[in-house]
Amino acid sequence: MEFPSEHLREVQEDFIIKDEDVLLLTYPKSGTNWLIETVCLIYSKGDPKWVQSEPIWDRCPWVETKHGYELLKEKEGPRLISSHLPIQLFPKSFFKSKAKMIYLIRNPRDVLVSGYFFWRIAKFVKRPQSLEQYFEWFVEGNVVFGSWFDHARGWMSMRDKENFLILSYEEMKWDTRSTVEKICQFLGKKLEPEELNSVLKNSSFQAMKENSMSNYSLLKGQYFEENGQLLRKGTLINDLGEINDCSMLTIQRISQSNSDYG
Ligand SMILES: Nc1ncnc2c1ncn2[C@@H]1O[C@H](COP(=O)(O)O)[C@@H](OP(=O)(O)O)[C@H]1O
Ligand SMILES: CCc1ccc(OS(=O)(=O)O)cc1
Repeated sequence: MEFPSEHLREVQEDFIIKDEDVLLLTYPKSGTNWLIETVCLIYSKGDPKWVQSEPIWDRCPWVETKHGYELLKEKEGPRLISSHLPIQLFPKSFFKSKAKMIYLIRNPRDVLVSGYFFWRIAKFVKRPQSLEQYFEWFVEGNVVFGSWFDHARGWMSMRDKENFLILSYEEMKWDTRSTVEKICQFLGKKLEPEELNSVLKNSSFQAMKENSMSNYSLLKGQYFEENGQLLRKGTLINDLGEINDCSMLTIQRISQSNSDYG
């Protein structure tokens, strides 16, 4: 995927983030689409009509894509905005705004595995030929949106700001209900118990997998291989069995990089 530098410069210098906007920030493969679906459902009070009728990339556009940028510029009122940008490339106006941002972080070992399977079926990036090769790219930061470590370190520097909420994919998996409640509280949204139940039901792995507006099936052919899927497993590190050959290597090397990173 190409992000021309003039476009990125325009996004960084000229895009105005409004105080009422809500930003969903992630490193790719950290559960971005799950978070977007959840927040959209919170906004619709659990009513699935919106998430079942508008593609996820239009409901909460990526500011760094040309398509998303154009949509966002034209949208009036408060916007849901998503991004994978590292902090140093993010629109400068955010840092002077009161806009709320949720940063969703995921165990880098799962991000690595998820990314490996995802980029293999994507048509718009260089494809890894093996997990070992992708592992090297990942640790070196030679992947779309750069180093996971730099991304996490950069955004974590915002952790004490009151308009910044950090969540993890793991806590979302372990206790989805409490995490959704935390998001509601952060966004100042109040849901009735049955509305909250509907948010949980309609953002579940199974519901999203079956929702053509959220599972990327609309992009098959043009951007992804026919047999590809965004909602692959939706599980945690314990399932590394599938990459047994190199899982120990991965764990050792990432732990090493992680401690280097401080
Ligand atoms: N509703 C959901 N519940 C749990 N995991 C979900 C989910 N929707 C997507 N995911 C997982 O989030 C990852 C994709 O992240 P992103 O949206 O940032 O691209 C995939 O992980 P796996 O590849 O490990 O299955 C996908 O299965
Ligand atoms: C269609 C472009 C695109 C870019 C990045 C993606 O990864 S993620 O699902 O947001 O993590 C997917 C699609």
